Amino acid sequence: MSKASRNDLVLSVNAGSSSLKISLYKVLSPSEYKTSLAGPEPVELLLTSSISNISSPPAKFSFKNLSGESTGSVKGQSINSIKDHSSAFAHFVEHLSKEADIDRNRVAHICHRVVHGGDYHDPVVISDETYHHIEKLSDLAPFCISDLPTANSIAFFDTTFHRSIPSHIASYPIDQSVAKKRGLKKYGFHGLSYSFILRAVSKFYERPVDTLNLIVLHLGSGASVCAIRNGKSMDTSMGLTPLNGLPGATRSGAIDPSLIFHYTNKAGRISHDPDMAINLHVTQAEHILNSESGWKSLTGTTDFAEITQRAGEGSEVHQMAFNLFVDRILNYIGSYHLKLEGKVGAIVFSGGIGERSIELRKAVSEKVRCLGYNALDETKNESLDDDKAARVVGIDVRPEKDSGVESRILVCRTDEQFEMARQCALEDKFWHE
Ligand SMILES: Nc1ncnc2c1ncn2[C@@H]1O[C@H](COP(=O)(O)OP(=O)(O)O)[C@@H](O)[C@H]1O
Ligand SMILES: CC(=O)OP(=O)(O)O
Ligand SMILES: [Mg+2]
Repeated sequence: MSKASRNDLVLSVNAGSSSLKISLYKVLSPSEYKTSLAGPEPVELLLTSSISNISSPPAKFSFKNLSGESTGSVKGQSINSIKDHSSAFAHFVEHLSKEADIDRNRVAHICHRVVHGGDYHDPVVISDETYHHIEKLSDLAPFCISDLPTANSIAFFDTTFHRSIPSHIASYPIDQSVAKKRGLKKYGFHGLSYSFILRAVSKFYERPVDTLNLIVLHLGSGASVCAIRNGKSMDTSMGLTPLNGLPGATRSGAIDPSLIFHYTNKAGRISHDPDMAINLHVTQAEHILNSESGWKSLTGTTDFAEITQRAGEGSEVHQMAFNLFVDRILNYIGSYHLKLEGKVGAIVFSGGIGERSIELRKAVSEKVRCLGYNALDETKNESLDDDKAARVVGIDVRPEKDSGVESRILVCRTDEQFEMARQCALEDKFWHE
């Protein structure tokens, strides 16, 4: 298959616990783009769609067409027929043909964000042979394959970016024969996001990726931090599973592991987790700590914007949740700053909360000043929403003698779907059989 043929579209699918983000890209031929550091990218966004509230219906469907090929946009429409990820995907495909007038046969590849890659590193074409290895992790793939039968499904892993973590950091201090047999080590997650952010910051600084040391905060419903040294992940806050590290919408994050046995005496029992995107059978312990903790358990809402607003209105529980998040974030910034020997190009905020919470960026930025970071430029911090066009924005006050690349505070609008489409477009083996 050649990139110049009619099968020139790539669809990126990012299934979250209760959301589905889908973007459609046109793959450009090498003559249409340059691969220079600051050059244009090999894919062009045609449309995006997001379906949220899948586990608490009615689901909300949004669709935005950006291409000149046709027009159309739907904003947050409630759709009763969407009950799960597969019906959400089917709704999207229907929309693709009807409203956007795009022939589904033009889709050459569907890129799936698979959270846990296990021992896989490189993207894998999902076939009968590989499917059983990742079936637990991408329940949606079979539906995509049946809805778009002419397209290949390719799994991209969140864990890949972290394979550079040194073994003394990735290992747990437990019996190593058990650890090896069962693969018990730190894998780390949000890797597609970190890859995207690293490249975006490299463009912003006009410096090669391998010269950058960064502390990146991916703060969404699931939240993690990554220490990047010379363009490679050296540590990250999530571990064997996404449960470790920072709290999230419904995750506890790091706790004393013994806590769960004091919380319930049924910790080891199998629980059917209705909230998971994928119907995995997990223990009660995992269900409680992944799905019944975090912001939901502290405040009753998973919406961090609401938590911040209520904290501002004087609610103590909301203020406690906000302060707790800042505290846990500082745990990682402090230790990663030290691991990077104080040579940090930037702290980068990203993810739904990092990109949108003025208050959280302000609270964290004030605390890191003692490490040599500049003061926050309040106007820039508050006007970020108006600056949608920029991928990376500096929100700190620039010193007079500006070294340009040290200790800055940045915000990056991350894009995991784009990262997959880009990697797919650049991988020759997917285009030449
Ligand atoms: N204005 C805002 N202020 C603070 N947090 C926000 C705001 N808007 C959205 N969020 C948070 O962003 C989260 C979604 O982030 P996102 O990165 O899309 O998450 P995920 O991909 O993990 O589902 C929501 O759960 C919400 O708490
Ligand atoms: C790994 C993880 O938490 O993913 P997400 O933030 O998309 O839920
Ligand atoms: Mg996410």
